[in-house]
Amino acid sequence: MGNLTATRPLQPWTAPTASEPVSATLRLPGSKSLTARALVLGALANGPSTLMGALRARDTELMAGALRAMGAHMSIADDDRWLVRPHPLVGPAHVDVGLAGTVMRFVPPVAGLTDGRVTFDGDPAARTRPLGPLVGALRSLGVRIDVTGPGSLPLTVLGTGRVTGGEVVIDASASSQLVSGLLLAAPRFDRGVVVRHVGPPVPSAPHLRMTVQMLRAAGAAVDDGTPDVWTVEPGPLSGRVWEIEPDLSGAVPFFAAALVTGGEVTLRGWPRSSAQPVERLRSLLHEMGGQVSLSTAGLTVRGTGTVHGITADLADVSELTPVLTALAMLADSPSVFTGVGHIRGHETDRIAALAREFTGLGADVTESPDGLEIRPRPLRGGVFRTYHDHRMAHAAAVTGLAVPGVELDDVSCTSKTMPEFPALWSGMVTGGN
Ligand SMILES: O=C(O)C1=C[C@@H](OP(=O)(O)O)[C@@H](O)[C@H](O)C1
Ligand SMILES: C=C(OP(=O)(O)O)C(=O)O
Repeated sequence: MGNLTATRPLQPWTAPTASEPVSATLRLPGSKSLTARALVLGALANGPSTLMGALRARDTELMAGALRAMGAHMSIADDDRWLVRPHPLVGPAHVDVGLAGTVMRFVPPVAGLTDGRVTFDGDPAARTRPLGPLVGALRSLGVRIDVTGPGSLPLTVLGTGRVTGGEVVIDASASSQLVSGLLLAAPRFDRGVVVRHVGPPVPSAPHLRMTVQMLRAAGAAVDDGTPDVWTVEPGPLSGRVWEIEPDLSGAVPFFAAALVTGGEVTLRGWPRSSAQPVERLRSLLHEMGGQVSLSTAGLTVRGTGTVHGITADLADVSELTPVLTALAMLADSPSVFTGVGHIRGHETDRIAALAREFTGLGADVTESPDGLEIRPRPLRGGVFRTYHDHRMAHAAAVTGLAVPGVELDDVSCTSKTMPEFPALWSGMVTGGN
């Protein structure tokens, strides 16, 4: 179960080392991104929705808690089935965003539609994550927001029950979620929205496509035919059944284990056609020495035990950077990753944190403004700090497969998206799965 508090005790963990190739067939929890969007769209719809295979973890529990605080009815029928019954949105309410980018960027636009005050705050690290462009955009769409601190959090949305909407210009180069948040609530704005991005490229294009795809599935009229411009018409959203796919980013450390150990990992329950960037992952893992195949058994990755270095622009799959960095550390040639300057604003400054922690294990790695350069050499065990970042923990776990004595200062941060990570991982490495 997701741990909802920011002050959970640190849980030190020694990453298990693989003595033989891993061989596992796993069923992993649902996608954080699909679950978050389905919850928001469900709360804004004109009828009930059911989420099948929803992710139950800290980020999605915080999302459900936020929407519930504003009046939506959310219940968990069983582990796999969440029910959402929309209800008029009301304040006053308080939203704890935790460290969830989805909650801090998707919920303030919804709060604009409530009749009342909605206050927002989160973990200390959330206060430094980029939110200002969303605050500016919402204000220009007619939402009153008070920002009380030096950053964008804590903030208060003074909802009036309606949002005018219309045209807005935003610099969303810090996070695609700034755009997704505006689009998800926009069918309920009086005039819908036209969002125009101006600035350096918006990262994470597949997540924007997911937003558009899910809005359309809920009945919204969306035009994304012009680069960097998204139009959402005002109109009703329908309740529906959402089938949530397993989380691709959460699956990547497990796939990486197949590459590092020369083993084979199959994830069950993979759809034939995915809303997540499977093809991009397939080509990255293929270049690094793995084989990816999709069959009725699921999505399978096979490795040879030899990992190759790569040069890649990871802007569209930036949340994979930590695990790909761990793979690059164990490769037979150097790697250069670019295009991910914005991950300095993820759960932690991931570029700096990866460079610092891998250097501590003896790595030869340099930071660039928008990425990392890795020249593999033998690593040693040691303490690896995770900075409350689940994907730092994943990177350390992958490294530990080949390097004995990688000691994470805290593995509880994996509860953000996969509370069962330590157990699943240990089971895979020791052959229990
Ligand atoms: O919309 C989403 O669900 C997400 C978008 C991406 O954010 P950024 O564009 O900030 O990288 C991704 O990294 C994050 O994990 C999830
Ligand atoms: C960047 C991530 O999360 P968030 O949704 O909090 O931005 C992530 O999960 O890698």
